[in-house]
Amino acid sequence: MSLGHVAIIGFGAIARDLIDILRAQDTAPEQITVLVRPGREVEVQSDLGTRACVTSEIAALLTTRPDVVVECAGHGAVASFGASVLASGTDLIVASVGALADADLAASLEEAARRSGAQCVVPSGAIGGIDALGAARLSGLIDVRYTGTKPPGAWAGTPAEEACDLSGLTTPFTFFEGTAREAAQRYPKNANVAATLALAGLGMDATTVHLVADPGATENVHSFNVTSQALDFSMRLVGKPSPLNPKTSRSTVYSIARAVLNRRAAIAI
Ligand SMILES: NC(=O)C1=CN([C@@H]2O[C@H](COP(=O)(O)OP(=O)(O)OC[C@H]3O[C@@H](n4cnc5c(N)ncnc54)[C@H](OP(=O)(O)O)[C@@H]3O)[C@@H](O)[C@H]2O)C=CC1
Ligand SMILES: O=C([O-])CC(=O)C(=O)O
Repeated sequence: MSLGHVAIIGFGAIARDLIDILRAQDTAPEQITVLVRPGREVEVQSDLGTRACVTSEIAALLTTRPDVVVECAGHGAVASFGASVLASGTDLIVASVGALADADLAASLEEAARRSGAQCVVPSGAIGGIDALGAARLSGLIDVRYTGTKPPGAWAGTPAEEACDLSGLTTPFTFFEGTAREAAQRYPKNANVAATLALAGLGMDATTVHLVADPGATENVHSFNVTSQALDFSMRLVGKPSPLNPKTSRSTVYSIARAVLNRRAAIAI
């Protein structure tokens, strides 16, 4: 069965790969629409050719009744469009999970989804183990600790630059220790996974986060430890950086694609 009409917000590293991955499936969407910023329609449409339609109007997009909207644009896009998508009765898959660290925004998404019956879906993104964490939560979680380590260049343009000289580092440097809420809000392009762990686990304020710039690293390493009443486990995921955006691990788009594909899978796993 076809994936129907898939709408994608953003046209960056994740969105570009997502279009190619979905189009390569047996169940490829009949239609893909990409929402871009006003003024970018012509350029992006010419890049996409016949692979997808482009719009910059969320209202116009929603009147075409997409089966699902996939946000791959950033926290601002979740804030601008998330509630309208859900209020229209359309399911929303969010890459920029850290936007939910804003409690008012999270409440508005939840309210819109409850009223319309649509779902806001959080894929595991660059990490994994969310199934085990969510199950362990039901038994009673005791502690969840996450450490995100990336090469210094992946932290360029973030507050890490104020904590250290990124280009002069010779050993790994932990520039942030705090909660998942603080991490997601201060590092919106790098710490969405901390918010994902928090949502599945102990919450934004009780999930402990360390962020590290490592001059010896070439990959994005996500490590976390979970202690619960039923299960203790540790995971270490080594993500290859996206060639289009070193802040983003390539695993992210495959997790999002899986969330889209599972919507129409006869056996969803
Ligand atoms: N859950 C997870 O594990 C992960 C989540 N992420 C999230 O995914 C987001 C996207 O990642 P990635 O694709 O690598 O980022 P990119 O920077 O490569 O692409 C983002 C794209 O979205 C566009 N965009 C931003 N805001 C809007 C808007 N309001 N309306 C329309 N388009 C918009 C940007 O356009 P322009 O260039 O004009 O701003 C750009 O084309 C990240 O910002 C992060 O929040 C990323 C990695 C992992
Ligand atoms: O892609 C990654 O490695 C993780 C990331 O950027 C994020 O969580 O925002």
